[in-house]
Parts: sequence; C-alpha cells; structure tokens
Amino acid sequence: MMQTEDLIMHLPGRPKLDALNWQIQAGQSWGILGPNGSGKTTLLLTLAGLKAPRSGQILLAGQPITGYKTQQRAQKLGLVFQQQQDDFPATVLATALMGRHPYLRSWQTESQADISLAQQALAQMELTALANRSIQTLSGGERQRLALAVLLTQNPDLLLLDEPTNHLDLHHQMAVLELIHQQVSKGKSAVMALHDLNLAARFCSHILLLYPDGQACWGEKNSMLQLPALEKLYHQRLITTQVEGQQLFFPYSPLV
Ligand SMILES: Nc1ncnc2c1ncn2[C@@H]1O[C@H](COP(=O)(O)OP(=O)(O)OP(=O)(O)O)[C@@H](O)[C@H]1O
Repeated sequence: MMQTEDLIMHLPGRPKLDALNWQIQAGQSWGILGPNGSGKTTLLLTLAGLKAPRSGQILLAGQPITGYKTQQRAQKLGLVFQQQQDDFPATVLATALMGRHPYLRSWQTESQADISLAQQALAQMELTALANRSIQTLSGGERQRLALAVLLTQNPDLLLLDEPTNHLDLHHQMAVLELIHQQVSKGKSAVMALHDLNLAARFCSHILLLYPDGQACWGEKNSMLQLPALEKLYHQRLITTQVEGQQLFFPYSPLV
C-alpha cells in the first residue's frame, strides 16, 4: 500500500532523525506512538504528501507520491486531522459529500449514488439525525465523527488518522476504532497517531514508536509494546496487566 525509502521528516531544529524504511501493507493497522512534539502529526502529513520530507521518498501503490495528481492521490488515501477547519458554513450532509469530490469532474454535481454513500457514512457515525444541521452548531465529538464520515464517504485504500478518538466519549471511541478495524479487515490499511496505549494494544496490528530524540522503531505489536521501550518513550513509569487476554497499561504514580 505504502512504502517509505530512507524517509526523514522535516522537523525544524531536529538535526538527528532516524530514516524510516517502512512498509504499510493491506490488512495492517499501524499505531504511531510518541510523546507530544515527537512528530506524529508531521509524519502523517508527510505520508499524505502534504508536507515535503527533509529527504527520502514515499511510494504509494508503488509510485512516488509526488507524481500523483491531487485527485488521484485522494482516491487512494484519506486523512483525518486533529482539528477540523470550518471556514465555510455547510450542512452535515454537504460536508460528508465532500468525500466524493475526488471522484467528480470539475462542476460535476453529486449523483444519487454519491448521496447514498454519504448518508450511509453518516448512519455509521450515528449522525443521520444531524444531516441538515450546520456544521458550526456541532459539538466537538459530533464534528470529529463527521470528519470520519467524510473519510468513509471518500473510501480510500489507506486511512491516515491523527488521534481519531479526539473529543469522543467511550462508546464512540470503541465504535470508531471497531469501524476502522472492519475497514482494515476488508483489505484497507490504517495508520493512526494515538495517545492511548490500551487502544493501540487492542486495535493495532503494528506499532511505530517515535522518540523525542529522533529515534524510531517499528514492527509487529507484541514486539513493540514492551514496558522498557514504552517507559523510555514517555519518560513515565508504567504498570501492565492482562484482563481477558487483553494487555492493559497504566501510568504509575505512587500513593502519597
Ligand atoms: N512550522 C513549524 N515551525 C517550527 N516548529 C514546528 C513547526 N511545525 C511543527 N513544529 C514542531 O515540530 C514538532 C513536531 O510536531 P508534531 O505536531 O508533529 O508533534 P506530535 O507528535 O503530533 O505532537 P502532539 O502529540 O502534541 O500532537 C513539535 O515540536 C512542533 O512544535
């Protein structure tokens, strides 16, 4: 799906960054873990072709990402940002329909099939009742679910998600990650920046650790979610336990 060749992100003031030689395959869900400022968002923007790397290249479906036209690239990959920018007033349905723009020619209007796809995505995100509301009236969690509905409407092969559970209550966190998991089990790929180790352990097949000093390592989930590596990553003592076969992690703070 995507391959990086000696990729070094452009992070100002960080001369030493590990080069990433990384492969994201169909059916894999990658979690990017790292402390604030370690470069998770920058990496996602770089993978999406929206930020030029310092060096190296990214291949999307075997072709350099720089060679894709914007519309072709948007048919293959979609990105959900941490914050949504709503510069123009629009309804929830009209916003979900933006996910069909990569498939339309200039001035072509959306077909009934496009509208049905957008309505299905809104239903999956439990937003049907809000379809005719202005996006400017949505709560933070509703706006985040709409961003995910746009991605579902877009239906790309590679989903890039910057903290997809941002603003979401516990039910919607699970619903969104289960939906992403379903998409991946149908042959898509996901790369998500996450802060919650337990969600990463539950929903990711692979993990990339980004250390603040510029080191990076990546691999299959069980080999990466090891206490010493995670404690070094977050500069935080952790405890771990297994409940019903699931690995759980907690930050440790001594009782005083
Ligand atoms: N335009 C810029 N100029 C200078 N520094 C920048 C610029 N953009 C980002 N940075 C810095 O690059 C670093 C990486 O930022 P990035 O947003 O990728 O981190 P992150 O791992 O996603 O953080 P968080 O967990 O807080 O969301 C940060 O230290 C940030 O301040």
